[in-house]
Amino acid sequence: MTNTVTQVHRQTSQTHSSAQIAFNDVSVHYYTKPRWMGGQPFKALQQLSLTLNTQSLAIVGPSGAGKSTLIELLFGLRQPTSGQITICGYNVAELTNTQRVALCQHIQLIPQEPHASLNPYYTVRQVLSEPLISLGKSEVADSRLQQALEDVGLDIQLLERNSKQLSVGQAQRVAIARALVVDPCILVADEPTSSLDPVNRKMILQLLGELQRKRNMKLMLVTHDLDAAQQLCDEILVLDNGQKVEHLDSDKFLTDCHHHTTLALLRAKDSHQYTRHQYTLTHGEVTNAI
Ligand SMILES: Nc1ncnc2c1ncn2[C@@H]1O[C@H](COP(=O)(O)OP(=O)(O)OP(=O)(O)O)[C@@H](O)[C@H]1O
Repeated sequence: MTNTVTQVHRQTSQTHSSAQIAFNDVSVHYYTKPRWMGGQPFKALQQLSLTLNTQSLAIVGPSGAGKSTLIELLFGLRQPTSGQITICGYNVAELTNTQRVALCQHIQLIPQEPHASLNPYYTVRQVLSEPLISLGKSEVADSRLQQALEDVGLDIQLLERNSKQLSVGQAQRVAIARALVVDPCILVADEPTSSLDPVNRKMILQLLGELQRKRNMKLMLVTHDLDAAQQLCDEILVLDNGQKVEHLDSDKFLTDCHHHTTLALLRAKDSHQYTRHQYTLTHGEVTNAI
């Protein structure tokens, strides 16, 4: 790989609307036991191809579909068994550490469990400063931190609060502010409302939609929540058993979807009781074992 950090910056700093994620024929095989102990491979993702070309894409699927595996791949926490992942044209597997840090300026994660993702010994000021310091900024202007808090609807007095003293809703807003502070062009949200009560859930979804429009960011939303997917995203991709089973425009989703996984997700949407176990009972054994 000959690209320098400067080149990563140049390429990823074009316009926010040119930001792109592409999975090309990506498979991930897990081994529950080492191969020498007779461990058999399990296909968590199977030759998955997808692109984030529109402004927003939701990846939905039942438990065990491969959603977390997909996020781990995006952030370099796991390597694909085969296939290629590119972000803004750069092959994630080939980035040097320095290039990876530079790319973090452009793609940020909003986590599922806000409290688990915030250092409990840090104040909100430290939480928000950390990404900027990692990118080499020696001094972080107060105005930047205050702006990030205001953008997510929090009082700037929270800057001195310890992160473990935040409510779950406040902690999720701080996690969003931490993602925004580097002014990314792509946000990846991993079940961003799953730990929230209905009121906070509604407010956080509304906030994400507003921020995405205001900052012209692309959004990849990974979720069980079909309502959130339809509310926030232009396209919805349904994943099951590590495979893409349906990919539709959001506004045609209800009328055009036909795969049994999608229909099961729709049926379960109101009951919130959809589990892999129920799916297996309805549709037979899970079939990713190689
Ligand atoms: N480290 C691992 N070793 C073996 N199998 C794994 C490992 N991690 C995940 N898996 C399996 O891979 C499949 C996909 O898991 P993944 O966590 O990506 O699904 P998910 O869609 O995020 O599920 P959930 O919505 O329940 O979080 C599951 O069947 C899971 O049991």
